[in-house]
Amino acid sequence: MNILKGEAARAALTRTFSEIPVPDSVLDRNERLFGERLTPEQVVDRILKDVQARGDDALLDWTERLDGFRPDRLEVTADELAAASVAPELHAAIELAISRVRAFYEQQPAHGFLNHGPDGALGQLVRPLGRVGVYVPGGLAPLVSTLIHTAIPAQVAGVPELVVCSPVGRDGDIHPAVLVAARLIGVTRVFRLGGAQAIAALAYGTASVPGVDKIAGPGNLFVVIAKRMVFGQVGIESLPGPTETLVLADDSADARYVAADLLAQAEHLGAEPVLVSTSRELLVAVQAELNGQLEALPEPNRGWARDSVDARMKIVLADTLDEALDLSNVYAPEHLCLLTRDPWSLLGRVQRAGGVFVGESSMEALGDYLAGPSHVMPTGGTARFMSPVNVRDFQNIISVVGINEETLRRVGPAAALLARTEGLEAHARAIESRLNTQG
Ligand SMILES: NC(=O)c1ccc[n+]([C@@H]2O[C@H](COP(=O)([O-])OP(=O)(O)OC[C@H]3O[C@@H](n4cnc5c(N)ncnc54)[C@H](O)[C@@H]3O)[C@@H](O)[C@H]2O)c1
Ligand SMILES: N[C@H](CO)Cc1c[nH]c[nH+]1
Ligand SMILES: [Zn+2]
Repeated sequence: MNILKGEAARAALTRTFSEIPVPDSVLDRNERLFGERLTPEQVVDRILKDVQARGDDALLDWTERLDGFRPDRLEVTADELAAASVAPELHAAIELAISRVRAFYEQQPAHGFLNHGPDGALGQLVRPLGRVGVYVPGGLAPLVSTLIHTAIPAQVAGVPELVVCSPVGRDGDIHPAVLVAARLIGVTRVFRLGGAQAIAALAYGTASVPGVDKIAGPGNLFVVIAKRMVFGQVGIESLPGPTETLVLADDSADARYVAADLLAQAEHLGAEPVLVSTSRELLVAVQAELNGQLEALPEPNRGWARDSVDARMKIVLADTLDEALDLSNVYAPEHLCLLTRDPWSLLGRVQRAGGVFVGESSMEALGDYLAGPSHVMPTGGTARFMSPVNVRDFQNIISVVGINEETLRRVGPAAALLARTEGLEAHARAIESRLNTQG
């Protein structure tokens, strides 16, 4: 594989935000489905408009067309939720993940303040959102962990009502582990819906799916585009799309671990694995390891991972750790994995990333399940301006203004002057009306 250096590396890791790259395989599938090479934006636009116009009928039609399955009922019944079961060890693992994620978010400061001082009272009220939609990907893999990593921060924020959408998977229904997790979390409304049609249902509401105030959760290209398009009608937390991992390693790193961490994310659909190292020997060793570990993976995982490696993997040789960190900050990865001699010494220079995984025993795959922080993190370079899912995503802030009379007399004239400067006479008079009547 081509090793990038210097300006070529910087150019390869610099992302443009004007368009989301569309793999040929997506256009090929669209040609088969629609008879023309529609872009994902065109497909999503059709789906959103159709769901808005025809509600549940459109949801069923699109689910049949895209997922090859027409559910008898979109909503999972209370009896089905209650009956869902998994093996005891898996049940315990789901409970462990829920409790560790909950314990992490209970530490996040997320309260308001109301300060009664010389000016009167000024502050912020913090209120939970009313109804939140949680998208749980399920096209290739039933991401039970994603339900936990999205719903728990919302619950800690105090959101009273969660509505979950997830596509039926390869086994013909939502995976029982997803239903068990929903039950343990206390989610009562789960819908067999994926992709843009799920986002449309949550944004606009239909006869069976309640519209929500905000939609959170990751997904493939279609989910990301749909969330972008419905923003404004509803809130969205961020744009977590196809996953990416940048492993930053020096000559002390173990090539087996580096390869394993890159492949762990490469097996997600559309993933982008990136390796930046100061050691050419390590780069060469990792490539050999990658090939060996890829061959040892079972199908279909080998095929998914090979697609990501062949189509999108980038390998970069940096002169120094400073240059490596600089390139990582330019790329703004969803996951930054530090596999260096003294990884903690690099943390202070990390500027842009969804999450940082420090050292050999903090592999990103562990973070996907139960380290604590949500694995729902910004991708595609949006870590420049967005954050991982967290409690604040599920709260509103309301400003409180309770200025007292004495302060009004002191600051009111300046406010009236600013109003007149803006040409807003009624504003100025509203302020002065109180100044003139107060003794
Ligand atoms: N960034 C994060 O925090 C994070 C976390 C978990 C998962 N992910 C990402 O989520 C993604 C999950 O993708 P997935 O596909 O397995 O599941 P998904 O649930 O996101 O998407 C499946 C849906 O896509 C729709 N779809 C598929 N092909 C289509 C087409 N040609 N036209 C219109 N709609 C189409 C279908 O309706 C299907 O139900 C992966 O890329 C993974 O990396 C990201
Ligand atoms: N790595 C994915 C994106 O952060 C999340 C995930 C869920 N399950 C396994 N992995
Ligand atoms: Zn993962």
